[in-house]
Amino acid sequence: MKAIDPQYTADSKYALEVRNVDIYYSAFRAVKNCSFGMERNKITALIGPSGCGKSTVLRSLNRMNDLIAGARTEGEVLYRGQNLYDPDIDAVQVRRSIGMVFQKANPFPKSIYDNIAYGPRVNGWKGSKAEMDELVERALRGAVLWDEVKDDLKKSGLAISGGQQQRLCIARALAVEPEVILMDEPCSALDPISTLKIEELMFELRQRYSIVIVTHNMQQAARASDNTVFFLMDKEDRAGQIVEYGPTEQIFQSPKDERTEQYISGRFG
Ligand SMILES: Nc1ncnc2c1ncn2[C@@H]1O[C@H](COP(=O)(O)OP(=O)(O)OP(=O)(O)O)[C@@H](O)[C@H]1O
Repeated sequence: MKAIDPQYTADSKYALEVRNVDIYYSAFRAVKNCSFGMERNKITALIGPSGCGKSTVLRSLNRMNDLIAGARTEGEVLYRGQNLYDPDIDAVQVRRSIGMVFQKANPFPKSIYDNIAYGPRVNGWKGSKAEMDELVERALRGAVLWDEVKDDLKKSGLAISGGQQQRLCIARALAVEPEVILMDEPCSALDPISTLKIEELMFELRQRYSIVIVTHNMQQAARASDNTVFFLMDKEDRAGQIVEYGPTEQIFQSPKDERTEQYISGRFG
């Protein structure tokens, strides 16, 4: 297995770049002709109506689709100068560098502390207990959860609020020190206050990580992303494709394609 080069110094402005990607579920082509770049230290939002392939594209960015029987990706996803789909790339290592947070918070049925420590331990953590304590604190601080749970680290990760659970999942993703964080509708199960907290957190995280988020929520995409990619399903073959992408402000204020304008003004989808 080829390791992703840790010494690679990127000259690309993109943390990840999708080139001519088609994604199939068995014989069905769910996404076609997809090409776009995700800028470093920016938040890229993937938007579009239900079924247009946003989650499928997101999962292709860290080879999560490999876990779905029958799923196949054609084309290139470039990360650190390498195509993640080259046959000799280790998908497990890819998922370590490109972490993921899901729609529904999914803490392990373990203590808050062990939720965070889990990833580093699985990766062969060799440090001391004090160093692990530091790592746990750093990850929880990174996810702006530390102050709320610092006296309850032994409490179950399932015994905190939904918004806190989602931040715990973000902290868990941070603990393995990824470079990119993928978020699949991370706020869809949260109340407006918890949603705002996650959005504020995304702005904080952007300083150190590159973020890609799938969202159904137009306001969220408009206020909480730097760049936006708009997908739509081709009526003929039902494959999702990109209609338009660019800086979020431009997509929302002066879209070039009429279909984008219709979608963001709520006229379909
Ligand atoms: N595991 C799967 N097996 C087969 N087909 C799938 C699978 N997951 C998604 N699809 C199909 O791929 C297409 C794109 O689905 P996807 O979930 O990526 O869209 P989406 O834009 O994220 O939708 P939503 O906003 O509803 O989550 C749809 O036609 C869907 O039915």
